[in-house]
Amino acid sequence: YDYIVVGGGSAGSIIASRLSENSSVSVLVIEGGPSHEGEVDLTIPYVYPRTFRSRFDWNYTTVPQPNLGNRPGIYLRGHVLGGSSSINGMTLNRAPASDWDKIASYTGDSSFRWDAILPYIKKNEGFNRPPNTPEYANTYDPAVHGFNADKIGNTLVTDGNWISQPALQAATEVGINYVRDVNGGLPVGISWQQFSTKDGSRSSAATAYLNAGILSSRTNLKVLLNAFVTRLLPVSGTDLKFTTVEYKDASGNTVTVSARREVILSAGVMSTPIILMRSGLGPRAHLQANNITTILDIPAVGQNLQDRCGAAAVWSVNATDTDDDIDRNPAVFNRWLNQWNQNHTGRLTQMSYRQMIFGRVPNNASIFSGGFQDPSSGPTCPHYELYPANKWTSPTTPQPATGNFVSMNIFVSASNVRGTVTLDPTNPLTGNPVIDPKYLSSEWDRYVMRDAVRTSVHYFNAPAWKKWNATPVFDTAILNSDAALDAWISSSAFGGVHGVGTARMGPANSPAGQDVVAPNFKVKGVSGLRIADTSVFPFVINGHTMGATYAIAEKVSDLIKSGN
Ligand SMILES: Cc1cc2nc3c(=O)[nH]c(=O)nc-3n(C[C@H](O)[C@H](O)[C@H](O)COP(=O)(O)OP(=O)(O)OC[C@H]3O[C@@H](n4cnc5c(N)ncnc54)[C@H](O)[C@@H]3O)c2cc1C
Repeated sequence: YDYIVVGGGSAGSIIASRLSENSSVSVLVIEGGPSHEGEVDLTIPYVYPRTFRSRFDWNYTTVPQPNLGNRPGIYLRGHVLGGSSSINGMTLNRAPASDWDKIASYTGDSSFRWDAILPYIKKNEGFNRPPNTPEYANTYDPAVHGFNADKIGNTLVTDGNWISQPALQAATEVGINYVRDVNGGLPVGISWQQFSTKDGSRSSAATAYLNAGILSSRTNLKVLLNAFVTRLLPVSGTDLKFTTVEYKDASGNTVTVSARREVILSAGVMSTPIILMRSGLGPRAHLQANNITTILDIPAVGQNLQDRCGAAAVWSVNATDTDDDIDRNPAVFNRWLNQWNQNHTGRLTQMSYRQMIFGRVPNNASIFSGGFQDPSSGPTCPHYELYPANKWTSPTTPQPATGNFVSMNIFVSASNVRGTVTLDPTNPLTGNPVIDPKYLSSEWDRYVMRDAVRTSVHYFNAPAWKKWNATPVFDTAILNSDAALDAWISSSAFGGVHGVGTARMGPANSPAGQDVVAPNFKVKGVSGLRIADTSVFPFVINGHTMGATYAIAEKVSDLIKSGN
């Protein structure tokens, strides 16, 4: 094979598909999980949580998190073709413009600037216009979308559910500005959610880029499924050329395969650093402790993990058209399932939210006194994200048997915490990664979370929610003291799914080991090896990560195709 792509996930599927567009180039994808084809839980959007802790998930767990009441968290990652894009929540964001500009400035490579990255964002997108009715007249900006029907679908939820009216009106009442398009680069405010769905079904990197039609028509593209990559091996006698991949096939046999040109490592934010470390590329002391010979000491491998910690606060409402009964009453669920089976319409074509709010801590907040520097990418970058859902979503308290609810899903965004991913000392070669995101371990992250919870309560106190008798199911007295609020957060918060940074990109000439890849995605200090997945983002992405990952996958494909 000319190229071997390790991990047929969100980035890997796109890269393999793009490289194999040239029929004279041969490409092998080595994917740890099974195929996505024909799997109903990966197709009906609403049921995606069924994939958690299933054979489509790597079943990772974080170490106990002191600021989450010492609870370990589950860390979901897709174990299937399409990777996490086959099991995720489908919210399609692509990071604010200022995040891309910050990456450009950190790496010294202007091709990561928003204006330069936008063509790659559009390239993988098949935007579906909402109905041409007054209600949706100002809900998106066509100038920032791609309309490639065969690529990844992007759809606004347009079912006229009751929640959109109070969700939008309450924002106006509490002074949250309306944003025409969440994906226009300036997301702070309230906007309509966009989801990676198409014709009522999930649209993923696999459905668009490695579907059965593409796989059967390209003899130069091969996908190995259920094959677990253990490590990369240097080609003997070369200058650290890492073009051989070692994996365990579906029967457990150890196999090696080599690429004539390059290996592209796209195993994701948790597996990519682990595969590097097993290959002798990582922090020397940690490798030594795990009896692995260091081939190149790269201290940054497995460091700089940044993520977006979440929590959910719940209100009861007198609305009856919430999604609560879909979750707890099989008869209601089956009614919607029948409709979906008939024509791919109805409630199961979407998730339980329609709008999203990106917010900032006020400029005059006490945290900024004393010279504390805002860690976000600038004044148009969100510090937190909120999205109202028309059902009970708290994963830390069970849903009551009766009643209707709305929940505010809350995420700290511009985190300044950096966690780690390291080898399992009891089983470095095949064990799961040891994940320590260090959630809420900085005063800034805790401050942002408190501010976001207080903003949520203020928002649900707005007149628009009175008609629906929105009543918090938690004691709002917690808002009067930071200590009480921290205690509530500690018991209610849950881990994120938007990890980045464990093989981060840096300037081409940064000191050895400070960053893992150069702006051309090549691993610094070795040859024949690039990394392209969420692990390369040098900072937390202030939005959901899938869209940004798709963009870099298109970008690296172009770089490779043009010989750079
Ligand atoms: C449950 C969940 C919900 C999410 N919700 C959203 C959302 O709504 N919106 C959003 O934007 N983002 C969301 N995300 C995050 C987003 O999906 C990920 O950040 C992104 O898809 C990661 O892309 P990736 O290419 O880096 O990794 P992945 O897509 O995870 O791909 C990695 C691939 O490598 C394979 N692999 C890993 N290790 C090995 C190995 N040793 N051998 C062989 N193969 C291997 C995996 O099986 C996988 O296919 C969610 C994630 C999850 C898990």
